[in-house]
Order: sequence, then C-alpha cells, then structure tokens
Amino acid sequence: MTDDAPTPDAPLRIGTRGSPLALAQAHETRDRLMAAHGLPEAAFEIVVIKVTGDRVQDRALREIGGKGLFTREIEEALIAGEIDLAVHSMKDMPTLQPEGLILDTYLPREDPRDAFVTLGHGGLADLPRGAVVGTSSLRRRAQVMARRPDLYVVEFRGNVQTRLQKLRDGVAQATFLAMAGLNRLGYADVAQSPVAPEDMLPAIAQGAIGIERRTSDDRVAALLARIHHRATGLRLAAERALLEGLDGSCETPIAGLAELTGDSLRLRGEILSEDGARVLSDDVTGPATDGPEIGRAMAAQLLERAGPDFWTD
Ligand SMILES: NCc1[nH]cc(CCC(=O)O)c1CC(=O)O
Repeated sequence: MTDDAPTPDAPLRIGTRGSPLALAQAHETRDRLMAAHGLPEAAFEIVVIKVTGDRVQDRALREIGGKGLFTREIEEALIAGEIDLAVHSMKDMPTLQPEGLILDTYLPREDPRDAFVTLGHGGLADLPRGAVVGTSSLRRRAQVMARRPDLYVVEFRGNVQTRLQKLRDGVAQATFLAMAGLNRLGYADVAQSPVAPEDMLPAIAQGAIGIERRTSDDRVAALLARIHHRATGLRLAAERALLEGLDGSCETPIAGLAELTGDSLRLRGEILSEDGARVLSDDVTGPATDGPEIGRAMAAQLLERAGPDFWTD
C-alpha cells in the first residue's frame, strides 16, 4: 500500500444513511476496500448521516421532495469534507451530480428484480378481485394497475419488518420489495417470489450500489479504482442514459434494465401513465460499450411515441 493509504489514526470516512440496508451497503463497500488493499477494519470509519427521507415516515416521499431526498444531505457532507466517500443505492440517485462530485464507481450488482411479497396469495395473477397491494412506488403502482386494473393500490412505506407487519395486519394482501434489499439484509425466509423482468421491469439501477467522491480527490479515486465492477458500470451507463433522456424523476413511472451477454448489451425500457392504462416499451440490443447511445436513443424514441401529454393527462 502507498504512503497515503488510510490508517487507524486517519481513517477513510464512509458516509451513509442509517437504515439497515444502507448500513449493509456501507459495510460491503468497506469490506471490499479492505480486501482490495489489504487494510485493517480500523482504517475505515462508517459515518451515519441523518437524512430527511428517513426522518419523515408519515408522508409519501414525492410530497416531501422526490429524488435526491435520501442523498442531498450526504452529498453536502461530502462537499464539506466531513466524509471521504458516500455509498448510495443507485436507484435513488438523480442522473446529475452536484458540482465537485463524481459518481463512477459501482460494486457488483445484486439481483435487479422485484420480489412479490405476500402471506399466502401466490403471484399477482392469483390475488382475488379487489385485493389491496401496498407500494409507495409510482412505477410499481402503474405496473400493477396495468396488469390488474381491478386491484387497489395503497401507500406503503417503512422498512421490511414494518411492511410485513402491515401484511399480517391485513392492511394489504401483497407488496413489492427489491430482491437486492432482501438479499443484502439476509431476508431469505421472507415470503417472496422474484418477478421476471418480462412481467415487471424493475426500476432503473435497481440492485446497484454506487460510490460517490469529490472530483478533486485523487487519493480516493485511486482507492476506488480497484473495487469498481466494470460490467455493472456498462449496464448502469445504458440505464441511466435512458433515465436522463426521459428526464425521469420520482414523479413519473419509468422502468429499465440492461443486461450483458459477452460483448452485447440488451436494454429494455418502459414508461407508463400513472394509472397504468398506457404502457410503452422498447427492447434494443447493441455493443456493450454503446450503452449511453442506446439509452439516449431509446429515451428519444419512447418520448416521441408518448407525445407531449403522456404524463400530464
Ligand atoms: N427507494 C427505496 C429503495 N432504494 C433501494 C432499494 C432496494 C435496493 C436496491 O434496489 O438497490 C429500495 C427499497 C425497495 O425498493 O425495496
């Protein structure tokens, strides 16, 4: 290791939210850095930052600020030099980073699929007429309504335990969670079944962890270079170009998934009206390194087909 490696006296400060999933992701980042550089655990410090999105539990996220709600305060700490890197669920990240920050390091992606979680109802198709599905995601809401217009969708927030309790209390018959979150938290026993992307295309970047740093910090850049997962980076480049082209925020139901097979990349994208009545999708395969172009072209194509009033009607 070089002279400027972090030490127990001057540890590398890893910023994260305090939720169980965020902490698991910060620990995974630390463990990968330890292994890649032969550093002791004491060379790292996990710094928990309280963010608005975690404090406010009684309102829908899009009412209190939409995308960036879980990340803005962490980015401020990074800019202020209170932490040296920030670990994020890429699904929650806007496509543009604040001046002075860069987000180009990805850990190997977890399962990107959604999980259908229920206490004894099989799959979405097996739910009785008029059953209730809990979700706070506009995408999942629209996708459920597209396939089962007879169902009711109610707002569902909180951690995995809270949501399972709501199912036990009969507030809803089913909910959706990211497989990645369940896997990272070790909830293998939770009543769940992965939903095929053909049935429900996941959120852009679902299951991917990204690490943000100060653009000027060459030392951290060098440390992170060794844990970057290239294949995840290629997939995310395609998905996030699609998101950026669609100008996606939390306020619009958008789904997308890129997959790599050897040197070829397949990108699937989908936009939905909020009530799920209109669904437009696209599926394009091209060279693995053309993700940004494929994503941008798909966004333009979908917007063209959607017309100006798709999300405002
Ligand atoms: N919006 C919240 C959020 N952000 C990332 C994940 C799951 C983990 C991931 O996708 O990486 C979740 C919860 C969920 O959708 O179940």
